[in-house]
Amino acid sequence: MIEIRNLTKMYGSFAALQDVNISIGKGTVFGFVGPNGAGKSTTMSILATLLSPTSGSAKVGGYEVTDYPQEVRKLIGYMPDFFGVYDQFKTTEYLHFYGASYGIPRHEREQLIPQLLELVNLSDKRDVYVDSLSRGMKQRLCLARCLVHDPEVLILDEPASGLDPRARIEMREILKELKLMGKTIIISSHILPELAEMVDEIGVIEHGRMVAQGKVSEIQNRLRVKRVLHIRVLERAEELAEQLRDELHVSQVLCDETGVHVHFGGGDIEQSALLTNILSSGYQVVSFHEAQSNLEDVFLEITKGGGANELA
Ligand SMILES: Nc1ncnc2c1ncn2[C@@H]1O[C@H](COP(=O)(O)OP(=O)(O)OP(=O)(O)O)[C@@H](O)[C@H]1O
Repeated sequence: MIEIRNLTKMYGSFAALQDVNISIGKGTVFGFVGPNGAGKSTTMSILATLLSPTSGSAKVGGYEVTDYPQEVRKLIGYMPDFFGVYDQFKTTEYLHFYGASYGIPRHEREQLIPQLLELVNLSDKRDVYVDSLSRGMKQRLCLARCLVHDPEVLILDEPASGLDPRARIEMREILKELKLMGKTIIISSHILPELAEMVDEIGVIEHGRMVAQGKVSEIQNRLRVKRVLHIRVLERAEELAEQLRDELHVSQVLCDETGVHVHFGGGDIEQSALLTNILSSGYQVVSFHEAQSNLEDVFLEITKGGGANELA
Protein backbone atom coordinates (compact mmCIF):
# COMPACT_ATOMS: atom_id res chain seq x y z
CA MET A 1 0.00 0.00 0.00
CA ILE A 2 2.98 2.28 0.67
CA GLU A 3 6.16 1.85 -1.33
CA ILE A 4 9.10 4.20 -0.83
CA ARG A 5 12.20 3.70 -2.95
CA ASN A 6 15.52 5.53 -2.61
CA LEU A 7 13.75 8.61 -1.30
CA THR A 8 16.06 11.57 -0.78
CA LYS A 9 15.20 15.08 0.40
CA MET A 10 17.87 17.77 0.37
CA TYR A 11 17.72 21.19 2.02
CA GLY A 12 20.72 22.80 0.34
CA SER A 13 23.61 20.47 1.16
CA PHE A 14 21.74 18.99 4.12
CA ALA A 15 20.16 15.60 3.46
CA ALA A 16 17.01 15.30 5.58
CA LEU A 17 16.40 11.90 3.90
CA GLN A 18 18.99 9.73 2.21
CA ASP A 19 17.95 6.75 0.09
CA VAL A 20 15.06 5.77 2.32
CA ASN A 21 13.27 2.51 1.43
CA ILE A 22 10.06 1.45 3.15
CA SER A 23 7.43 -1.05 2.12
CA ILE A 24 4.11 -1.31 3.98
CA GLY A 25 1.50 -3.92 3.07
CA LYS A 26 -2.28 -3.39 3.12
CA GLY A 27 -3.72 -3.54 6.63
CA THR A 28 -0.32 -3.23 8.28
CA VAL A 29 0.29 -0.89 11.19
CA PHE A 30 3.80 0.45 10.77
CA GLY A 31 5.53 2.22 13.63
CA PHE A 32 7.97 4.83 12.39
CA VAL A 33 10.47 5.64 15.10
CA GLY A 34 13.55 7.77 15.38
CA PRO A 35 15.04 10.56 17.46
CA ASN A 36 14.18 14.25 16.96
CA GLY A 37 15.14 15.50 13.55
CA ALA A 38 15.63 12.00 12.11
CA GLY A 39 13.34 12.60 9.13
CA LYS A 40 9.98 11.13 10.16
CA SER A 41 7.89 14.24 9.48
CA THR A 42 9.72 14.85 6.21
CA THR A 43 8.88 11.33 5.00
CA MET A 44 5.27 11.65 6.09
CA SER A 45 4.85 15.07 4.47
CA ILE A 46 6.10 13.63 1.19
CA LEU A 47 3.62 10.74 1.48
CA ALA A 48 0.90 13.29 2.21
CA THR A 49 1.81 15.12 -1.05
CA LEU A 50 2.75 18.28 0.86
CA LEU A 51 6.47 18.20 0.17
CA SER A 52 8.34 17.25 -3.00
CA PRO A 53 11.21 14.81 -2.76
CA THR A 54 14.57 15.69 -4.31
CA SER A 55 14.84 12.22 -5.84
CA GLY A 56 13.44 8.72 -5.49
CA SER A 57 9.91 7.45 -5.47
CA ALA A 58 7.01 7.34 -3.01
CA LYS A 59 3.82 5.52 -3.95
CA VAL A 60 0.54 5.19 -2.10
CA GLY A 61 -1.88 2.58 -3.42
CA GLY A 62 0.31 2.35 -6.52
CA TYR A 63 0.09 6.10 -7.24
CA GLU A 64 3.31 8.09 -7.38
CA VAL A 65 2.75 11.00 -4.98
CA THR A 66 4.33 13.61 -7.22
CA ASP A 67 2.43 12.51 -10.37
CA TYR A 68 -1.00 11.73 -8.89
CA PRO A 69 -1.42 13.91 -5.80
CA GLN A 70 -5.23 14.07 -6.15
CA GLU A 71 -5.55 10.28 -6.25
CA VAL A 72 -3.21 9.94 -3.28
CA ARG A 73 -5.18 12.52 -1.26
CA LYS A 74 -8.36 10.49 -1.73
CA LEU A 75 -6.61 7.45 -0.29
CA ILE A 76 -4.97 9.03 2.72
CA GLY A 77 -5.92 10.65 5.99
CA TYR A 78 -3.04 12.75 7.28
CA MET A 79 -2.64 13.93 10.83
CA PRO A 80 0.20 16.44 11.11
CA ASP A 81 2.19 16.96 14.29
CA PHE A 82 0.61 20.37 14.82
CA PHE A 83 -3.01 21.43 15.20
CA GLY A 84 -4.30 24.50 13.38
CA VAL A 85 -6.31 27.14 15.20
CA TYR A 86 -10.00 27.01 14.41
CA ASP A 87 -11.41 29.08 17.24
CA GLN A 88 -14.56 30.09 15.37
CA PHE A 89 -15.71 26.49 14.90
CA LYS A 90 -17.61 24.15 17.13
CA THR A 91 -16.49 20.52 16.84
CA THR A 92 -19.43 19.44 14.67
CA GLU A 93 -18.99 22.46 12.39
CA TYR A 94 -15.29 21.69 12.13
CA LEU A 95 -15.99 18.17 10.87
CA HIS A 96 -18.70 19.48 8.51
CA PHE A 97 -16.15 21.89 7.07
CA TYR A 98 -13.68 19.10 6.33
CA GLY A 99 -16.38 16.73 5.12
CA ALA A 100 -17.65 19.41 2.73
CA SER A 101 -14.11 20.00 1.44
CA TYR A 102 -14.05 16.33 0.47
CA GLY A 103 -17.34 16.79 -1.34
CA ILE A 104 -19.41 14.70 1.07
CA PRO A 105 -23.08 15.80 0.78
CA ARG A 106 -24.68 17.35 3.89
CA HIS A 107 -27.18 14.51 4.47
CA GLU A 108 -24.31 12.00 4.54
CA ARG A 109 -22.29 14.22 6.85
CA GLU A 110 -25.26 14.45 9.24
CA GLN A 111 -25.03 10.69 9.68
CA LEU A 112 -21.27 10.35 9.56
CA ILE A 113 -20.20 13.04 12.01
CA PRO A 114 -21.95 11.63 15.11
CA GLN A 115 -20.33 8.26 14.30
CA LEU A 116 -16.90 9.85 14.04
CA LEU A 117 -17.37 11.76 17.28
CA GLU A 118 -18.42 8.52 18.93
CA LEU A 119 -15.32 6.73 17.62
CA VAL A 120 -13.00 9.35 19.10
CA ASN A 121 -15.02 9.65 22.34
CA LEU A 122 -16.11 13.24 21.75
CA SER A 123 -19.87 12.81 21.46
CA ASP A 124 -20.46 14.92 24.55
CA LYS A 125 -18.35 17.74 23.06
CA ARG A 126 -20.26 18.02 19.79
CA ASP A 127 -21.48 21.55 20.50
CA VAL A 128 -18.45 23.12 22.14
CA TYR A 129 -15.92 25.41 20.51
CA VAL A 130 -12.79 23.62 19.25
CA ASP A 131 -10.71 26.18 21.08
CA SER A 132 -12.12 25.10 24.42
CA LEU A 133 -11.09 21.45 23.99
CA SER A 134 -8.12 20.03 25.89
CA ARG A 135 -5.04 19.06 23.95
CA GLY A 136 -5.95 15.36 24.05
CA MET A 137 -9.45 16.15 22.78
CA LYS A 138 -8.05 18.29 19.97
CA GLN A 139 -5.76 15.44 18.93
CA ARG A 140 -8.74 13.09 18.85
CA LEU A 141 -10.79 15.61 16.87
CA CYS A 142 -7.89 15.93 14.45
CA LEU A 143 -7.95 12.14 14.05
CA ALA A 144 -11.71 12.26 13.37
CA ARG A 145 -11.03 14.89 10.72
CA CYS A 146 -8.59 12.48 8.99
CA LEU A 147 -11.34 9.90 8.80
CA VAL A 148 -14.15 11.95 7.22
CA HIS A 149 -13.60 10.54 3.73
CA ASP A 150 -13.01 6.98 5.06
CA PRO A 151 -9.43 6.77 3.77
CA GLU A 152 -7.69 3.41 3.40
CA VAL A 153 -4.37 4.74 4.61
CA LEU A 154 -3.68 6.80 7.72
CA ILE A 155 -0.50 8.82 8.06
CA LEU A 156 -0.29 9.87 11.68
CA ASP A 157 2.59 12.08 12.74
CA GLU A 158 3.04 11.74 16.51
CA PRO A 159 -0.66 11.47 17.34
CA ALA A 160 0.11 10.93 21.02
CA SER A 161 2.68 13.68 21.48
CA GLY A 162 2.16 15.93 24.47
CA LEU A 163 -0.66 13.83 25.86
CA ASP A 164 -0.86 12.73 29.47
CA PRO A 165 -0.78 8.96 30.17
CA ARG A 166 -4.54 8.62 30.27
CA ALA A 167 -5.05 10.51 27.01
CA ARG A 168 -2.35 8.36 25.41
CA ILE A 169 -4.15 5.21 26.43
CA GLU A 170 -7.38 6.60 24.92
CA MET A 171 -5.56 7.41 21.69
CA ARG A 172 -4.05 3.91 21.62
CA GLU A 173 -7.48 2.32 22.04
CA ILE A 174 -8.84 4.35 19.11
CA LEU A 175 -5.90 3.31 16.96
CA LYS A 176 -6.55 -0.33 17.82
CA GLU A 177 -10.10 0.11 16.56
CA LEU A 178 -8.81 1.62 13.32
CA LYS A 179 -6.47 -1.32 12.91
CA LEU A 180 -9.44 -3.68 13.35
CA MET A 181 -11.22 -1.72 10.63
CA GLY A 182 -8.41 -2.82 8.29
CA LYS A 183 -6.76 0.55 7.78
CA THR A 184 -3.14 0.68 6.72
CA ILE A 185 -1.47 2.94 9.26
CA ILE A 186 1.91 4.58 9.44
CA ILE A 187 2.39 6.15 12.83
CA SER A 188 5.41 7.98 14.16
CA SER A 189 6.14 8.28 17.83
CA HIS A 190 8.72 8.69 20.50
CA ILE A 191 6.60 6.66 22.88
CA LEU A 192 8.03 3.37 21.82
CA PRO A 193 6.77 0.88 24.39
CA GLU A 194 3.24 2.06 23.61
CA LEU A 195 3.76 1.53 19.90
CA ALA A 196 5.03 -2.01 20.47
CA GLU A 197 1.62 -3.18 21.56
CA MET A 198 -0.20 -2.09 18.46
CA VAL A 199 2.22 -2.10 15.54
CA ASP A 200 2.94 -5.06 13.26
CA GLU A 201 6.21 -3.71 11.93
CA ILE A 202 8.63 -0.98 12.82
CA GLY A 203 11.06 1.10 10.85
CA VAL A 204 13.79 2.97 12.65
CA ILE A 205 15.21 6.10 11.03
CA GLU A 206 18.23 8.03 12.15
CA HIS A 207 19.95 11.00 10.46
CA GLY A 208 17.72 10.55 7.41
CA ARG A 209 18.60 6.86 6.89
CA MET A 210 16.67 3.73 7.72
CA VAL A 211 18.71 1.73 10.21
CA ALA A 212 16.32 -1.16 10.88
CA GLN A 213 13.03 -2.40 9.55
CA GLY A 214 10.87 -5.46 10.00
CA LYS A 215 8.42 -7.24 12.24
CA VAL A 216 8.73 -6.15 15.87
CA SER A 217 9.48 -9.72 17.00
CA GLU A 218 12.15 -10.23 14.30
CA ILE A 219 13.96 -7.06 15.27
CA GLN A 220 13.74 -7.93 18.94
CA ASN A 221 15.13 -11.42 18.22
CA ARG A 222 17.91 -10.02 16.10
CA LEU A 223 18.98 -7.86 19.02
CA ARG A 224 18.60 -10.53 21.62
CA VAL A 225 22.31 -11.35 21.47
CA LYS A 226 22.50 -9.91 24.93
CA ARG A 227 19.61 -11.56 26.69
CA VAL A 228 19.06 -10.93 30.37
CA LEU A 229 18.11 -13.93 32.51
CA HIS A 230 16.29 -13.53 35.80
CA ILE A 231 16.82 -16.35 38.25
CA ARG A 232 15.15 -16.69 41.62
CA VAL A 233 16.26 -19.34 44.09
CA LEU A 234 14.90 -20.26 47.51
CA GLU A 235 18.26 -19.58 49.21
CA ARG A 236 21.98 -18.99 48.53
CA ALA A 237 21.33 -16.35 45.84
CA GLU A 238 24.68 -14.60 46.50
CA GLU A 239 26.52 -17.90 46.19
CA LEU A 240 24.77 -18.65 42.90
CA ALA A 241 25.68 -15.19 41.59
CA GLU A 242 29.32 -15.87 42.42
CA GLN A 243 29.23 -19.24 40.68
CA LEU A 244 27.58 -17.79 37.56
CA ARG A 245 30.32 -15.18 37.14
CA ASP A 246 32.62 -18.03 36.04
CA GLU A 247 30.15 -19.53 33.57
CA LEU A 248 30.73 -19.41 29.84
CA HIS A 249 28.69 -16.74 27.91
CA VAL A 250 28.01 -14.79 31.10
CA SER A 251 29.20 -11.19 30.89
CA GLN A 252 27.62 -9.60 33.94
CA VAL A 253 25.87 -10.79 37.09
CA LEU A 254 23.83 -8.71 39.51
CA CYS A 255 22.19 -9.92 42.67
CA ASP A 256 19.41 -8.05 44.48
CA GLU A 257 16.32 -8.81 46.55
CA THR A 258 14.39 -9.82 43.40
CA GLY A 259 16.96 -12.45 42.39
CA VAL A 260 20.02 -12.93 40.20
CA HIS A 261 20.20 -11.06 36.90
CA VAL A 262 22.54 -12.49 34.31
CA HIS A 263 23.65 -10.89 31.02
CA PHE A 264 23.97 -13.90 28.80
CA GLY A 265 25.54 -14.13 25.34
CA GLY A 266 24.62 -17.76 24.57
CA GLY A 267 21.71 -19.10 22.54
CA ASP A 268 18.84 -21.39 23.56
CA ILE A 269 21.03 -24.53 23.87
CA GLU A 270 23.56 -22.78 26.10
CA GLN A 271 20.75 -21.27 28.16
CA SER A 272 19.24 -24.70 28.73
CA ALA A 273 22.69 -26.06 29.75
CA LEU A 274 23.07 -23.20 32.23
CA LEU A 275 19.80 -24.13 33.92
CA THR A 276 20.86 -27.79 34.10
CA ASN A 277 24.14 -26.74 35.78
CA ILE A 278 22.33 -24.61 38.35
CA LEU A 279 19.93 -27.42 39.21
CA SER A 280 22.68 -30.05 39.40
CA SER A 281 24.57 -27.76 41.80
CA GLY A 282 21.67 -28.22 44.20
CA TYR A 283 20.00 -24.78 43.98
CA GLN A 284 16.24 -24.77 44.49
CA VAL A 285 15.12 -22.71 41.52
CA VAL A 286 11.81 -20.89 41.91
CA SER A 287 11.92 -19.20 38.50
CA PHE A 288 14.27 -18.92 35.55
CA HIS A 289 13.20 -16.63 32.75
CA GLU A 290 14.42 -14.38 30.03
CA ALA A 291 13.52 -10.69 30.34
CA GLN A 292 11.67 -9.53 27.22
CA SER A 293 13.39 -6.65 25.53
CA ASN A 294 10.85 -3.98 24.71
CA LEU A 295 10.76 -1.61 21.80
CA GLU A 296 12.55 1.03 23.85
CA ASP A 297 15.57 -1.27 24.32
CA VAL A 298 15.53 -2.11 20.63
CA PHE A 299 15.44 1.54 19.71
CA LEU A 300 18.32 2.44 22.02
CA GLU A 301 20.35 -0.50 20.75
CA ILE A 302 19.90 0.46 17.11
CA THR A 303 20.22 4.23 17.38
CA LYS A 304 23.46 4.74 19.18
CA GLY A 305 23.92 8.23 17.78
CA GLY A 306 26.64 9.59 15.54
CA GLY A 307 26.62 10.18 11.79
CA ALA A 308 25.88 13.54 10.23
CA ASN A 309 23.61 14.34 7.30
CA GLU A 310 25.88 16.96 5.77
CA LEU A 311 26.82 16.01 2.22
CA ALA A 312 29.88 17.40 0.49
N1 LIG B 1 12.38 23.50 5.68
C1 LIG B 1 13.51 22.99 6.16
N2 LIG B 1 14.70 23.55 5.89
C2 LIG B 1 15.85 23.02 6.37
N3 LIG B 1 15.93 21.91 7.12
C3 LIG B 1 14.77 21.31 7.43
C4 LIG B 1 13.51 21.81 6.97
N4 LIG B 1 12.53 20.97 7.42
C5 LIG B 1 13.16 20.01 8.14
N5 LIG B 1 14.49 20.20 8.15
C6 LIG B 1 15.50 19.37 8.82
O1 LIG B 1 15.37 18.04 8.35
C7 LIG B 1 15.62 17.11 9.42
C8 LIG B 1 14.45 16.16 9.54
O2 LIG B 1 13.34 16.86 10.09
P1 LIG B 1 11.97 16.13 10.44
O3 LIG B 1 11.02 17.19 10.88
O4 LIG B 1 11.57 15.27 9.31
O5 LIG B 1 12.41 15.20 11.66
P2 LIG B 1 11.50 14.32 12.63
O6 LIG B 1 12.11 12.96 12.65
O7 LIG B 1 10.08 14.43 12.26
O8 LIG B 1 11.76 15.03 14.02
P3 LIG B 1 10.78 15.29 15.29
O9 LIG B 1 10.67 13.95 15.96
O10 LIG B 1 11.54 16.27 16.09
O11 LIG B 1 9.47 15.79 14.76
C9 LIG B 1 15.86 17.95 10.66
O12 LIG B 1 17.26 18.05 10.87
C10 LIG B 1 15.27 19.29 10.32
O13 LIG B 1 15.95 20.33 10.98
